[in-house]
Amino acid sequence: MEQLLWKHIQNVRTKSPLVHNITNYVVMNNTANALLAIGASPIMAHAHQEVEEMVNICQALVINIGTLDEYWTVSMIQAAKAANRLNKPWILDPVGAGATSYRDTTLEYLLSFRPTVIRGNASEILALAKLNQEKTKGVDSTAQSNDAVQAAQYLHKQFGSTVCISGETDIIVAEGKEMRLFNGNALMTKVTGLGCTATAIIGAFIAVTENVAEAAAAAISLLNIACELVAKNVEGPGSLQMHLLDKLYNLTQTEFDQHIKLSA
Ligand SMILES: Nc1ncnc2c1ncn2[C@@H]1O[C@H](COP(=O)(O)OP(=O)(O)OP(=O)(O)O)[C@@H](O)[C@H]1O
Ligand SMILES: Cc1ncsc1CCO
Ligand SMILES: [Mg+2]
Repeated sequence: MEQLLWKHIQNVRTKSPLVHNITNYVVMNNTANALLAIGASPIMAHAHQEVEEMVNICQALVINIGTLDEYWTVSMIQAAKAANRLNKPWILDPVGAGATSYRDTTLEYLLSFRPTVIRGNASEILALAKLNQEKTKGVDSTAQSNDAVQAAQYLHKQFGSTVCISGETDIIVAEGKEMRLFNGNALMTKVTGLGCTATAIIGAFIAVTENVAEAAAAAISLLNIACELVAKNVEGPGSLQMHLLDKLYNLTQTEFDQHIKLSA
């Protein structure tokens, strides 16, 4: 599995997929730079006049609802609809799911266009599943992380999406499959939008990788191993953010092989 994941990383570096992002104001620059550092080619575009055409020429689409507003919501719906129609892989980052009814209504609509991947933290994945289940009935709850896995399985069944739950352990839920990834560093929670960065990087990997769960695993491992290595030599979040780009750019197969921790 580890060798397969490294092959996917090399594939992104050599194929340099065009990744269309409609994301939030907070992370736009960082995620574009992270995509460039891993070898992908980012384009940020949300004008209604061009969204559909852009989806048509890109290899994958990233939708992140972090800083929603009326205009951008329409852009996101146009893009998701086009991706669904054209069979383009696309990923949804449901930032702040469950926080406001505006976010929830928008997410409900976006989910109907069947994202290839959904990536969020445990509470976002729980909120997304609940939002949908309220019309049927809620799942029985046990511990929080288990709940999120059940929620992810539910979302997979409903929308066909591969679901990534991020946190200290990242869990990928797909058809008959559950992968756990153990890399990363707690300092990552002190830099804004590293979850959004994970989402954007997964976007680049689903552009060039047929197996969606493997694409997500390769993307998350790349980001988390890079952060883990960099975190050893930084004083805090500021330098982590800066040095992360360098490590995404120059991470070697030896470093990857020596550090990857997963159970598949
Ligand atoms: N305690 C931790 N230890 C190691 N890695 C972590 C930890 N918490 C988060 N991560 C890693 O940080 C990245 C972002 O995950 P997180 O769950 O914080 O996303 P998020 O809440 O969506 O973040 P944001 O909204 O700021 O983008 C993931 O790659 C995850 O593996
Ligand atoms: C802080 C913040 N607010 C809206 S989006 C965002 C980036 C992390 O998701
Ligand atoms: Mg997030």
